[in-house]
Amino acid sequence: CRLIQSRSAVRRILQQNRTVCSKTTVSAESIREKLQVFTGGSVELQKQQQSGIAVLTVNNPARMNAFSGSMMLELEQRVCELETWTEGKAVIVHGAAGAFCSGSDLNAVRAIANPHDGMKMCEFMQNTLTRLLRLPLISVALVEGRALGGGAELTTACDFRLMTSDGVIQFVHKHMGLVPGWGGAARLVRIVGSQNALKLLSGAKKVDPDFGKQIGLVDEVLHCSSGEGNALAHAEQWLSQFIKGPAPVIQAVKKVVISGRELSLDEALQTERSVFGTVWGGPANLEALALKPKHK
Ligand SMILES: CCC(=O)SCCNC(=O)CCNC(=O)[C@H](O)C(C)(C)COP(=O)(O)OP(=O)(O)OC[C@H]1O[C@@H](n2cnc3c(N)ncnc32)[C@H](O)[C@@H]1OP(=O)(O)O
Repeated sequence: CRLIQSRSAVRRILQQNRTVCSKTTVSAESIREKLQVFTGGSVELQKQQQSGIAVLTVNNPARMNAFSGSMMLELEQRVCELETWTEGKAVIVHGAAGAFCSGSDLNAVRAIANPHDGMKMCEFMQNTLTRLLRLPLISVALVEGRALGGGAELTTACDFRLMTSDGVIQFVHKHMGLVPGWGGAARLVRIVGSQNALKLLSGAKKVDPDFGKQIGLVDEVLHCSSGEGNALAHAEQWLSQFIKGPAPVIQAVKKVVISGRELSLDEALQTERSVFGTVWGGPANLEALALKPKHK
């Protein structure tokens, strides 16, 4: 009986993304049609097979990398591609031309500024960003320049946030008469606690690298400026400490952390046992045993 429960918990956490995906497909069809009308920019994905690192680029520099409707749809496609990348270990999310992302494209927003479409757009983006956060890859938001509004929310859908020395994260929603709707508030509370989240949202406070580190929103400050072109290399260097070893082991690590973060303790323990079963006696485990390592 316990084995059946354990298997169903694992199936649940591993299939969560697909479930979310199919729910989105049914309920978000009408908003897809509206979003695809608002074109401009692109979301690009480059998978580096050798390092196991993918780079996801939010690319709309003429609008400070704001998300047009078509870019929202493209983001979902890119996340789908990453979900099936079995050789992958990590993904870096960044913006083109030295800016992170200025949120949703205000031109598209104006055209769907009614509660029904707003809620559908939020549902669509919440699903995509939840799937991004649940990828079995270690995800990093590289914040060069500004991450505003939905851009700030996007940073919270990654496991880690790195910032260049001139980076800023700002939940400007209150200034727009809004609250976050892409899941950014729920995730922010879990990252920095409810006191800090309340301060950041109600004050629309600018988070610079020092303040970000102080409240735990920023994991590392990279000593380079945005637009210099080497921030990506710095981010890859920072990531390298966490992705040594084979992809199945890195992905297993991420899966046990996701289950610990999202499931009840009992369910997380069951999932952990099952994920353990996928690596125990596996090639990396047998190789390590043969080497008789000393962890000095
Ligand atoms: C989910 C909820 C949301 O995301 S609501 C959207 C929240 N975001 C915003 O309100 C951002 C508004 N924009 C700004 O505050 C400024 O443009 C920022 C990003 C600070 C950049 O300032 P600055 O360096 O002076 O450049 P700029 O204003 O001249 O902008 C360059 C061009 O980019 C455009 N732009 C910028 N952000 C957006 C956006 N979110 N949607 C659409 N367009 C945007 C500006 O309009 C400007 O375009 P143009 O050169 O005037 O044609």
